[in-house]
Amino acid sequence: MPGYFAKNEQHRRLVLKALLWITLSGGLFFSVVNLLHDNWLLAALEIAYAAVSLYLLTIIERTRDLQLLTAVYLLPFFSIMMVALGQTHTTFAVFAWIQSIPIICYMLLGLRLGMYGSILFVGIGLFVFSRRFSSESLLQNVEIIANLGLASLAVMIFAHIYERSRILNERRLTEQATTDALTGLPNRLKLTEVFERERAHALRSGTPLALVFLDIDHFKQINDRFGHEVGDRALTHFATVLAQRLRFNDLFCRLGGEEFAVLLPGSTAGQARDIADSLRARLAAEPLRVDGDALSMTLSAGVSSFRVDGQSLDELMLAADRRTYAAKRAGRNRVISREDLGETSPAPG
Ligand SMILES: Nc1nc2c(ncn2[C@@H]2O[C@H](COP(=O)(O)OP(=O)(O)OP(=O)(O)O)[C@@H](O)[C@H]2O)c(=O)[nH]1
Repeated sequence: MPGYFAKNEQHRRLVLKALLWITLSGGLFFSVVNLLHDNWLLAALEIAYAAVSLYLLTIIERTRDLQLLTAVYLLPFFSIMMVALGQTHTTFAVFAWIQSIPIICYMLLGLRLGMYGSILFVGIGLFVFSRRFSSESLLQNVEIIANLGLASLAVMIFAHIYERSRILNERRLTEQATTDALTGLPNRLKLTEVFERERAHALRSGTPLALVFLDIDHFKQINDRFGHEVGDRALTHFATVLAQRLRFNDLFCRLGGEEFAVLLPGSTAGQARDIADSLRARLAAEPLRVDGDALSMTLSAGVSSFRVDGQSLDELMLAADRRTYAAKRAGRNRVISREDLGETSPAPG
């Protein structure tokens, strides 16, 4: 899930940075200890790994593929742990590092990869450990492995639960931040995000992309006449009626107040104009019921299209907003596009 990983990048970059500092200083310290024990293999591995950590610290801020960097880093990191565990000079205490594997895996690799990484390396760690530190008494061996195995399992379960609830909370917050609380429609922030994706697609595939700006006519009068609560109901009614007409791929959002927008991937300016006009007709045909009376609503809209009016969301919004204003001045309850104002298209290129 590259998109999901990108969202978590900053949080993971920080965790990886902390781990790099720990392995840099730990690597240097333990290489000296291992040299004093004449354990040249482990000392050489630790010095090499400290050097790798130092190098990664210099490139971590500018690396694009953090997930790849993390995987490339963790694989030898855990492998060195296993080698250390298997060495005759090392002590029982090395197992303490095995306990950190699930936390590191879940924090840096996410739920699925975190789980696979934890099971694999904790499993190997337990196996190497049981071969290395087995005693004469079978009961004692079983007791030690059961203790370490259960402790590792507990850390893994806690790390899994923690990462899962972190992901769910993050999704909930993202959802809240990109949704309009009154209508339940996506908001301007979501439009910016989706526009960037659709813009990239339109550039790659050469397909059209259009934007429609929608503004409810004389909305202030509804508030003034019926009160703010009916005004809110009118906004929700507007959102419901228009959403029914749109396709799954279209992004219908509330920009704020009584202003809305629809992003139409794959639609030309002409098609967007027809869609906007059918939205206008549908709204006019479906009044809001207020105490048994029908409250008619109309809208004014402006259409802009990618490439013709510009390449950025700001340029498309500006053009569509200008045409909506023209629709208001021309008497409201209408849709205005570039052609309606007699604006000429810019020369290609
Ligand atoms: N009930 C309600 N009113 C809102 C909300 N947000 C903005 N408004 C009101 O929307 C009204 C917008 O008024 P104007 O900008 O004058 O626009 P208008 O009355 O629709 O006039 P035209 O756009 O020129 O047709 C203001 O009275 C705002 O207070 C909201 O969330 N709920």
